[in-house]
Amino acid sequence: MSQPLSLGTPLSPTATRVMLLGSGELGKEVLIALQRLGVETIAVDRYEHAPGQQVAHHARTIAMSDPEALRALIEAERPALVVPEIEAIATPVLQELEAQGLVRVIPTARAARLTMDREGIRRLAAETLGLPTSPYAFCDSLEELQQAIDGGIGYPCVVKPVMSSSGKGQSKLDGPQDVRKAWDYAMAGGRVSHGRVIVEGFIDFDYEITLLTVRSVGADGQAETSFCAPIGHVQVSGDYVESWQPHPMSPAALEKAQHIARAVTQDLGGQGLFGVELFVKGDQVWFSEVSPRPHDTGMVTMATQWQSEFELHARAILGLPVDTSLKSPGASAVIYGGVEGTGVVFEGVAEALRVPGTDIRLFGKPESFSKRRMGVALAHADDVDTARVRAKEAAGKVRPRLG
Ligand SMILES: Nc1ncnc2c1ncn2[C@@H]1O[C@H](COP(=O)(O)OP(=O)(O)OP(=O)(O)O)[C@@H](O)[C@H]1O
Ligand SMILES: NCC(=O)N[C@@H]1O[C@H](COP(=O)([O-])[O-])[C@@H](O)[C@H]1O
Ligand SMILES: [Mg+2]
Repeated sequence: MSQPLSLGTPLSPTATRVMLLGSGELGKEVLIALQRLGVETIAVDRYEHAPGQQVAHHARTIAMSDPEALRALIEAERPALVVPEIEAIATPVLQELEAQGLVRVIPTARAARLTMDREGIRRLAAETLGLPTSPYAFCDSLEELQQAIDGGIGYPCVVKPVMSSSGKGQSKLDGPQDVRKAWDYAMAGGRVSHGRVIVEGFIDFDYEITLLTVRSVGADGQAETSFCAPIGHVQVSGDYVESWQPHPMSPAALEKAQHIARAVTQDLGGQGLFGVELFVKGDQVWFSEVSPRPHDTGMVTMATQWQSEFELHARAILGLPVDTSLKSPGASAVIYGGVEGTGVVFEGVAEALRVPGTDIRLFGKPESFSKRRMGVALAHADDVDTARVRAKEAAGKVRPRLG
């Protein structure tokens, strides 16, 4: 564990400088939380005017998956911390620079590397740590995929590119007729053309949760693990549409969930917040995957916790104490682009905010796609059911249109 970083004055020689690699909606909130603590921020993304770039001290636009471009930028800026915000980063460069003592990567360069593609983290969880997961196989061709399914994975199953997120390139297969379509879809939807997929046996879960888990520095200078209340969510085509907190769990299931989250985050190490994704059926719990960074379903914590997941991440990475306690039950609902084009205009915001207990975030993405997440509605209420209704109602009233 690293001791608290000294906090200086931004834009002066004493500044504590933090670089985010990826500056979408999640990074934007981390950047705001860092700035509130007096940190000088550098927002990096693959396109100009990314949400986080709009609120940071400095904006840089590079191909983060290009090792040379990434190395040159980090060496030029020499930030105290490098904070990955997306998976598609040349993580071997981060490992090299960290090994040379040139930079500290959050939570660690190894964690960024292992979670960059599905293979590293799945093999670690299932094969090294022995945690329960869906049955799985990795395949490099359509033939290998068919063999893996016929050889034991069976139907239904789920195929995903090894490098993708937010459900891109993912499909569920109900029978042999779906195999070729799933392969082609995965090849088109991966983040980096890789030609490799994971096929997973379908888990018929009762519900799924994200267990936000924070590794911070305790009063004794040792690593401390804290859990947020479980976040329930609904995913459509592998992408989150709605989340709420707290999600009720049996004591046995909660204990297993926390055990899995502790085991994975301890192995990944370092400091920061992790989003541990778990499937639950009765008292049975399966590990799905983990983000070593704030999680999209965790945007709900902006309405439900005293310290949102973004504030928790900012505090933990700086070596400051954290408080994961709940403030109120609440929910979030995604606002999609609906239209394709740049400079969209959002109608209905006032009506949305008239729904009691609600708030919204419009991310400011310069370009809208029909299924791109452009904003989120947040709601708090005395109970989760009411909050879910309110969040969905507010999200439904916001209507993006072409300008
Ligand atoms: N083996 C499985 N069995 C049942 N459902 C699954 C399985 N794998 C994925 N899903 C469903 O698809 C969703 C997305 O899967 P996963 O988290 O692996 O994709 P992702 O692209 O990494 O998404 P994100 O980046 O948003 O976390 C899961 O939350 C779950 O609802
Ligand atoms: N599930 C991961 C996730 O939600 N990541 C968030 O989405 C952004 C990319 O959005 P975009 O695809 O609209 O550019 C990322 O930068 C991150 O904030
Ligand atoms: Mg996921």
